[in-house]
Amino acid sequence: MQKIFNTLIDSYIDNSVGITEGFLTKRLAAHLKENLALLYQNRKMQNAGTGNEALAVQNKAVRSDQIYWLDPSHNDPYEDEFFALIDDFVKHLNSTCYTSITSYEFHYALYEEGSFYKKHIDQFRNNDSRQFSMIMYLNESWQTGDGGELCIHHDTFEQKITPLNGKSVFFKSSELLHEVALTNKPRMSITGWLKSDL
Ligand SMILES: O=C(O)CCC(=O)C(=O)O
Ligand SMILES: [Fe+2]
Repeated sequence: MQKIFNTLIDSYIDNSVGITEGFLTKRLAAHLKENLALLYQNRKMQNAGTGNEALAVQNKAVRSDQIYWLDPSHNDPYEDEFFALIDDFVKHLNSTCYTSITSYEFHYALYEEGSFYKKHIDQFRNNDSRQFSMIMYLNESWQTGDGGELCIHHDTFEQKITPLNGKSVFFKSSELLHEVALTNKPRMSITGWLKSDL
């Protein structure tokens, strides 16, 4: 696993955006995708970023994905396996890069056909605890024309990342402006943040 952790970290250091295959094993990715599909079917997912009615309307113009937070209290074996993996990654990151990550949060995300997430930065204005953003894609196939790319706006160029199964992305939450292009088919992922609560 250390090799995959290092690929993610090294590509982050070189390109500001770390990308690796195989962070989630195929088996774990398939189980998490199954969890997501069930949550969606059972209408357990919520519109992202909603707090009250007025805010919901406002937010819908910015993002139209649906989310569900992973939580140890679910006692779901695959969420537990996921958290154990993130614990290992955080330990590795803290010991090799002198980061001081103390916690994290992750949610399932589903973008229905026609959904998007407009240009944004992941760190909140009134709370800077989010240090690193991580996204793991759960989509078996993705063709040109399906849309739904993660577009990262670097100073001098735009980087487009297709949300293909097995791909994990890692970048600094306070810096990179990014957006999810309108997707032409359902798009599934797990997204989260490594946090420093010091
Ligand atoms: O799903 C993605 O590619 C990015 C999602 C994102 O930017 C977010 O949830 O903050
Ligand atoms: Fe984001």
